[in-house]
Amino acid sequence: MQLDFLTLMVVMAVNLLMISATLPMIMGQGISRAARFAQKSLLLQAGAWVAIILSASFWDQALSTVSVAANALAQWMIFRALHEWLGPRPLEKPLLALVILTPLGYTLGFEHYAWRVGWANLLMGASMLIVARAALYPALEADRRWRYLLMACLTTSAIFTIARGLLGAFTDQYPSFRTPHPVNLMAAVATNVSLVLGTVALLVAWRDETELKLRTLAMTDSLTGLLNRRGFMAQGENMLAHAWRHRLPMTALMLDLDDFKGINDRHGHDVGDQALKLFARLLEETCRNGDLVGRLGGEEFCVLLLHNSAPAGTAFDRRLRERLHDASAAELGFVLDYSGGLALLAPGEASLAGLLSRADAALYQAKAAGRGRLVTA
Ligand SMILES: Nc1nc2c(ncn2[C@@H]2O[C@H](COP(=O)(O)OP(=O)(O)OP(=O)(O)O)[C@@H](O)[C@H]2O)c(=O)[nH]1
Repeated sequence: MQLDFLTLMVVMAVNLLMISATLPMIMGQGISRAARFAQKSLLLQAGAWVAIILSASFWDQALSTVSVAANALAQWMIFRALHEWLGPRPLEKPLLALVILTPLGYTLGFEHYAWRVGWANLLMGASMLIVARAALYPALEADRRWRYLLMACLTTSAIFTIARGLLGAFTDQYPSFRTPHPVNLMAAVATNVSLVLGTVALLVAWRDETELKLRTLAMTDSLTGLLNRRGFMAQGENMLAHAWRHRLPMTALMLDLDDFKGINDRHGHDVGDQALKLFARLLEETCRNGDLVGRLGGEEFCVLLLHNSAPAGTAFDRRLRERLHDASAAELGFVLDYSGGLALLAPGEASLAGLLSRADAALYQAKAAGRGRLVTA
């Protein structure tokens, strides 16, 4: 069977155009920056293939340079998407330099076939390898398998692109991009397959992102932005296991705003909401890195202090109470106060529910003793 290179190129360009036109439609409005970068990358790749096909008929240098530039920029867009999805990725500056130098060197050396083919393909291959590496490293705790698929697609494309560069630069077997050389034909087939699988990988990455957003939403209190009960209990269990493993002290503070019903009745529900947000903000400001804060419901909050025993819990309460008095008087026009119950992780205690229920019992005592105070269990 004889494969026709130009037919393969046209099929790939049409596929890419269809994918990049359909994706925005199915992904809809309001997508993340990462998904937008991925869409732009596919559009640029489509443009690159259309330009290289057209360059055989007219405006050879201009259209070929546009194609090389669009392809290089498409790699940059995937890198940016990975940066958004997975956090900072290494070799960003070298990649940016390659993205600029690839079309520049190509167009400046356009008259010398071996130079321009070697330069463009070798540098493009290097860009693809940087993006392939960025898909996998630094590794994440969560196993996201689409990263392996994307890495495999990019590495395959990079190998064939580099092979094309070597053929063009150092042999006379590759006189034009349509040369029916086995490496060129295999490159076209591999690029087609990589395109399809790479798109699948990007779609799965987008689905992962949506799932993570929903999960975060399900764990977060929408009014204050703190963890809700479900999120707090999940992360609290992890923290307890950590404290347990490393024999670290841990303190639970159960805090409940005083006379909150009265505040709502006197000042209105909106002011009540403002008071809750203020309290949440001050709680976060008073905590140290590694402590856990959550809104367990209504006007009830909980804090877990790691590495800390009772005196630190009492000091935390004192700092918070002072800040709350000052800030509520200034921002709400009245003084907000709360009652608190403190419980220490007992030796051998392995249940978060047990620790919290002791803190809750102490909170109940604080309320019964007249509010506005902290009681230690
Ligand atoms: N504004 C506002 N009010 C809320 C919210 N969630 C719960 N509440 C109100 O908080 C009030 C809690 O009232 P209570 O349980 O009687 O507690 P309290 O008035 O603070 O009394 P003590 O805790 O005994 O000092 C209720 O009126 C709830 O409607 C909220 O998200 N926003």
